[in-house]
Amino acid sequence: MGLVIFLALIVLILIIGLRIFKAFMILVWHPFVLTRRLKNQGISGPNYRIFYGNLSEIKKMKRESHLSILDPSSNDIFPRILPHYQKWMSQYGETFLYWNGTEPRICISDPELAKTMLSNKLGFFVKSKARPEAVKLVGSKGLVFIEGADWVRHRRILNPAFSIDRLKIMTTVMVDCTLKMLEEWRKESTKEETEHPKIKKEMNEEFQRLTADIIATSAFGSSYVEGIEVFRSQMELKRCYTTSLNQVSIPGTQYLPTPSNIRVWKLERKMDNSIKRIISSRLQSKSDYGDDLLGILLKAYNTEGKERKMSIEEIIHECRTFFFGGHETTSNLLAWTTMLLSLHQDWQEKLREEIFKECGKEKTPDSETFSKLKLMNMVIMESLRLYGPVSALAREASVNIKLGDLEIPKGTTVVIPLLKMHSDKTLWGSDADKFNPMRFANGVSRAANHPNALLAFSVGPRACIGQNFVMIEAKTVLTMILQRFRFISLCDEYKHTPVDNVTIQPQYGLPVMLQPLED
Ligand code: HEM
Repeated sequence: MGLVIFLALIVLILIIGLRIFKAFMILVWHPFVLTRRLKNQGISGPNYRIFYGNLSEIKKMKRESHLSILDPSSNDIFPRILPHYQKWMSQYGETFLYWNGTEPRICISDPELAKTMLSNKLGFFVKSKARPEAVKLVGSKGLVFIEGADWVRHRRILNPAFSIDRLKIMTTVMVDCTLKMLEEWRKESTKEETEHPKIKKEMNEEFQRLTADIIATSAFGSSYVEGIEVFRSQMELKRCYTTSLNQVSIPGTQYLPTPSNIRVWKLERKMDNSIKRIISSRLQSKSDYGDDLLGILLKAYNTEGKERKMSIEEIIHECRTFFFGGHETTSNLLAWTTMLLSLHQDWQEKLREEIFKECGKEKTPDSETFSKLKLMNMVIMESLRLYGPVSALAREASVNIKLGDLEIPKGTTVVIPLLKMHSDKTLWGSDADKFNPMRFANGVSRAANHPNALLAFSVGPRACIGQNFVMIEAKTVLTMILQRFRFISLCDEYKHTPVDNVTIQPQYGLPVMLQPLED
């Protein structure tokens, strides 16, 4: 008996000793060795603090920067959104090392290195670890987070959902949904009994709702109302994610029944139950499932006796991905473009002239007109450059690897701050902080000193699958609005406070004054 207790004690001591050793390696030794290795290559950064890394400083800097209100004519949003990057770049140079908890991150802003990393097809740079709350939002088995053969399989199945023919059909949905919104605006403006009625609209909310309606209808054959539970749960999950952002993520704690985890689990269940209802209504209503995104996913599940190409869980996660990705980003692109056109009336007029020339005052845009709307294309590109919804891209080195002259140690995350690259004067010229769509007159690749200086949709195999959809959606919606309404100005209460809540959005909304155009 005594021997058994003795042996059990030895085992216990060994286990505890191993745990302590492992914790020491992760918390102390690994950061020490990695910092020294990178210092030898000339890369330094803020000091590592045990366990927290630089998270406390990041939190403090962000809290302070979120109190600031920018001049509406200022497009210099990088210091407000990524204040820590701005500070460390000025102290340590454009390439520097910092610590997201115990996770090392190297920040690079060189477009050539960014392109090399993002174009790697050999799996040497994988999607970096995301917080559990972010993974839940779009699903660990959806396109955004999967890797390797799973990613190839999913992307092959999903690509046809964004083919030219599908996009043409989706355009009619975009037109119908936009008409619904404009009809409401028109009714509201006719209530004003003045000769030149004006209406005030919170454009951020309008576009959130419109883009949600468009993706729910065009990809899932449902509507904003049917998808509303999914959208609401995702908005709540997004809030959980943003509040967790500057906290240390301890592996395994996402399984503990803490109040915040219980909340996340509930929201996840609610979101999936709504998705399941949309799926089963499709299974009952159409024998061939249809050709939209949901139909394509269901065909990959029901392969009539052959091996399934997708499991039900994967389908649900793809639905989460497209419900979220399909509207969150586009609504912000539309909101920022509206802000820019409200401030730059000359460009608003130029776009309206182009629209009247190519589509007249009422004709709805189609695939032929889109290519003729050159100025519109330039304005959208400039909006993506200055206020692109994604603030940074990140990849983790899965092996020790060379990137240009840098030796990136395995397990290190490389971050590309898009906001910095998109406003860099050495790339875009001395007017980099100005709204100047003319810079795109000769195409995107000639707009700056480097062909890949604009990375709003990323490049390489993991580039945005929805980019053609977005461009068509933005052109359709803006064309239809500008045919019927004028953005007179931003409302006085507008505060220019871009903030990164998963995507870059106006912290306090975007109230705009509009006026219907006279016939
Ligand atoms: C203005 C709008 C949008 C912008 C700026 C944007 C930007 C991006 C970027 C930068 C990536 C790459 C992320 C990374 O490499 O880490 C990405 C990926 C992705 N986007 Fe978009 N996006 C937009 C709209 C959309 C829409 C409308 C959809 C769906 C209909 C969509 C679906 C996706 C998906 C599924 C991925 C993952 C692709 C993969 O890993 O294979 N996005 N997007």
